[in-house]
Amino acid sequence: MLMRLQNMTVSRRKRPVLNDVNLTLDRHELVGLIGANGAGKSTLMEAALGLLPTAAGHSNLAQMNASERARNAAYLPQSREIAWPVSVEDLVALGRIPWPGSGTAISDRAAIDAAIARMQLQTHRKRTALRLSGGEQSRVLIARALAQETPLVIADEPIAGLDPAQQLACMRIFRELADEGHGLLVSIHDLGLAARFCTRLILLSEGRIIADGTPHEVLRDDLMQRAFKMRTQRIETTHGPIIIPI
Ligand SMILES: Nc1ncnc2c1ncn2[C@@H]1O[C@H](COP(=O)(O)OP(=O)(O)OP(=O)(O)O)[C@@H](O)[C@H]1O
Repeated sequence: MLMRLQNMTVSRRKRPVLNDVNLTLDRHELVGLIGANGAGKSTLMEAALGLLPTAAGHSNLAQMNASERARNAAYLPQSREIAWPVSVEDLVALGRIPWPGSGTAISDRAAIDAAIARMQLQTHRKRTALRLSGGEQSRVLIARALAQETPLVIADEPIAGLDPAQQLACMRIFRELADEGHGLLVSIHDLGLAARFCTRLILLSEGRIIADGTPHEVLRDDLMQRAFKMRTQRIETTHGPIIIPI
């Protein structure tokens, strides 16, 4: 089991924002975390990683020390801030810090090169990351998380701001990683892409998990109405379902 959250409750400014969350995530799973703005998706990820105090409950990752956790889980936060004017390849190389002798070993080089190639950043690798477009910067930060080569990847809206082709490419990469044996928890607002690529969906509403199952089980109209206060129409295509908000 890569991630186990037990009865996790989190308050922010004395207001409960996550209530009694139970969740496990295993290898080979690409779990999409969906829910309305403010439902608690980022809070769940931050608390799972031990970056926020919990009022009650446990997370296996939060119990690890920082180095151990960094070798178990890579995290892409929602804010895509790049602090220094470093090159793309140096930024991606930061993903190797948790590993002994980071940045120098041949295995580090291979991990960095593979992450850059996977995110189609070869032509940008010598450029200053701060001078890339917003979507390109997002892909660099995803590459940094991939270079960390952790069993678990936790990514907060990784495809937000990417163009449609890059969104598709990114979801394909995540699915490949799951097929290779990684586990991924990814928050996502595109329900069609979530349905198409995720092996499982978790639906959060007002800090509670109200559905956990296959995309087919979770993307039901009644659940969408409850979580998003909107009706949806689902159209099946050969490429997967299209979910239209009405
Ligand atoms: N730093 C903070 N201090 C106090 N309350 C916060 C803070 N960050 C988030 N919250 C509150 O916690 C709740 C959950 O926020 P969270 O960011 O987890 O939602 P989310 O599901 O990730 O939303 P989005 O889809 O908009 O990213 C919201 O009501 C939000 O206002």
